[in-house]
Amino acid sequence: MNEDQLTHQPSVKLAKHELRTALKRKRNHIDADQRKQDAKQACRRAAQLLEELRHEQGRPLTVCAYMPFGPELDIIPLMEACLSSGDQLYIPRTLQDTHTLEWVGWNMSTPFKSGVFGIREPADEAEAVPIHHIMNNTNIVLVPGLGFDRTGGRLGMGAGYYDRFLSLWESAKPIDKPRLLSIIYNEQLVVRVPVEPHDAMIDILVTPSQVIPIKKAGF
Ligand SMILES: Nc1nc2c(c(=O)[nH]1)N(C=O)[C@@H](CNc1ccc(C(=O)N[C@@H](CCC(=O)O)C(=O)O)cc1)CN2
Ligand SMILES: Nc1ncnc2c1ncn2[C@@H]1O[C@H](COP(=O)(O)OP(=O)(O)OP(=O)(O)O)[C@@H](O)[C@H]1O
Repeated sequence: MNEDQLTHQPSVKLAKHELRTALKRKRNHIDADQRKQDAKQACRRAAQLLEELRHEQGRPLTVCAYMPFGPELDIIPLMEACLSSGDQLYIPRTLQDTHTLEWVGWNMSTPFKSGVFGIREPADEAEAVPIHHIMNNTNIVLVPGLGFDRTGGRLGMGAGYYDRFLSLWESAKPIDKPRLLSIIYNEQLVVRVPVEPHDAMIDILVTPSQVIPIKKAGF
């Protein structure tokens, strides 16, 4: 986006753009040792939480995950722990024509290609599952993003892929909706993220130091 385009954006778009830039910079500044330690601790916390949910449900979980890229917190140890517990995992393939995500089963032998920004995505020969299967079976969506707040507000990469995907459940009953979980560095937790009506709100944040269940109005 150039400056001229920016001046024509409503203020919330501008606020999002500015916060994205600041948060990318902040995340890039976390040093390598800290990243490793943070990922280990956050994954351990998230694995405990998922174990509780598995126990509650009495069977393994179905989880929509993603392949972390660049400076994102490394959630692979969590995904591996899920596999070991018998969960079904899916990862997204980005369809740029339609700005949508499709979902492919993930295990240690899933073939990869390099997608946008070099994100590891399932290779084209790995078949996507029908979206209604994802909608009917998913218990947990691990949602990536740049910034989050304690009301569940989330700032993503700005292409709307996850908002579009998560809006598929909009008319579902609360009981049929998956829990939205984001696993993040402490540095990604901010006082307020600017939100628009289409933004999906996160249910639980996990940082290296805490699990933050979001209290929602009406619950
Ligand atoms: N690890 C991880 N995987 C992820 C996401 C993420 O945030 N993290 N995504 C979270 O959403 C999706 C991919 N996110 C994207 C975000 C922006 C653009 C985008 O701006 N695309 C431009 C072209 C950009 C380029 O080629 O440089 C476009 O579509 O016009 C594409 C994908 C799916 N997978
Ligand atoms: N449910 C939806 N249906 C159609 N368009 C949508 C939907 N959700 C978001 N969009 C569009 O996607 C664009 C990017 O939205 P936004 O800036 O909120 O992205 P983001 O949440 O940061 O990105 P992402 O969800 O990919 O991580 C906006 O132009 C928005 O109108």
